[in-house]
Amino acid sequence: MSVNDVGGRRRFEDSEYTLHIYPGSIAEGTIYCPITARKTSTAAEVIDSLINKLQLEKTKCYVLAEVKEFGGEEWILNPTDCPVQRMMLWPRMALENRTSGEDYRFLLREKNLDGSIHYGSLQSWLRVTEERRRMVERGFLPQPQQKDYDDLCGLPDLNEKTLLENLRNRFKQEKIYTYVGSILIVINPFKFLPIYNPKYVKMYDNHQLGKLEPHIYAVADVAYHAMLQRRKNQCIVISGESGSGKTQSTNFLIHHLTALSQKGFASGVEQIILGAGPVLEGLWDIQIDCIDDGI
Ligand SMILES: Nc1ncnc2c1ncn2[C@@H]1O[C@H](COP(=O)(O)OP(=O)(O)OP(=O)(O)O)[C@@H](O)[C@H]1O
Repeated sequence: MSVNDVGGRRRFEDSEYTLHIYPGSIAEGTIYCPITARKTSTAAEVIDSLINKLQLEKTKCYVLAEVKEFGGEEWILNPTDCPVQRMMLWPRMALENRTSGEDYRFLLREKNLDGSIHYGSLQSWLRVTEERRRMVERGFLPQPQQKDYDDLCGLPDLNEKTLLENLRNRFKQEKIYTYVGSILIVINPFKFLPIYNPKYVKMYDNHQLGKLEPHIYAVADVAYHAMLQRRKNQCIVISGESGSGKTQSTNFLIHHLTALSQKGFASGVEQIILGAGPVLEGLWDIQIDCIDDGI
């Protein structure tokens, strides 16, 4: 087995998945609770996260039940069972489309003192759950909070809607940067954010891409260190419509690059390069005018 194989397998083991756990009557008002888990996370760990997230009574004993087809037989997971591994055995259709009739899901159940499972009335629970789902769809109840993904490649269900929702969700939390692999998406906040001070310069110095929250400094840092290691010029492409923040992003890149090369920072190279910006933009405008006039 090559070193790459080991690394690849470890990355796979470390990948995060979202489990949708339906607490039913245990947490009134919650249709399902998204829990982030790894392939090796046990049912006991998932339940711990659920207890914290839903603020459930810690004195009670809970179990996870896997159900295949709504109202079907429930399979109680042992504390050491790994829910993600079980979920991976579900048919693809069941993972992608919950209305397909193949309704595979995890339920949270309370365990009675005698070890038996407290089911409540399944029928009434089904009715309430369905009713809540309809209310959420119509906007009468808030959408359950979704985990946001700092790399769109990690979205479990990738389509235009989930992609935009993820970006919107992050933007609301003032997270304007999101990766798509090694590409960085920036959404112009049109206001100052305190994420460009020396603390951030230091934090992103020589870091591994993806380890920290996405940032323009991370891109500058990767390019800078790739240049030093490979001894080759590097190129960062910035594209976007007018007013999207290309000039600002360029300034932040130059700021970080000159900060990394301490020499450039101290000798005022940053100001010289930044000063050249308006001149180059002016030349570009003249060029556009000439093209428009057919000169
Ligand atoms: N990261 C940011 N943080 C805060 N404000 C920003 C950021 N990026 C852009 N802005 C705001 O958006 C405005 C427009 O950005 P900018 O001039 O960089 O756009 P541009 O893409 O270069 O536009 P053009 O293509 O027309 O030159 C800036 O003046 C600034 O107010």
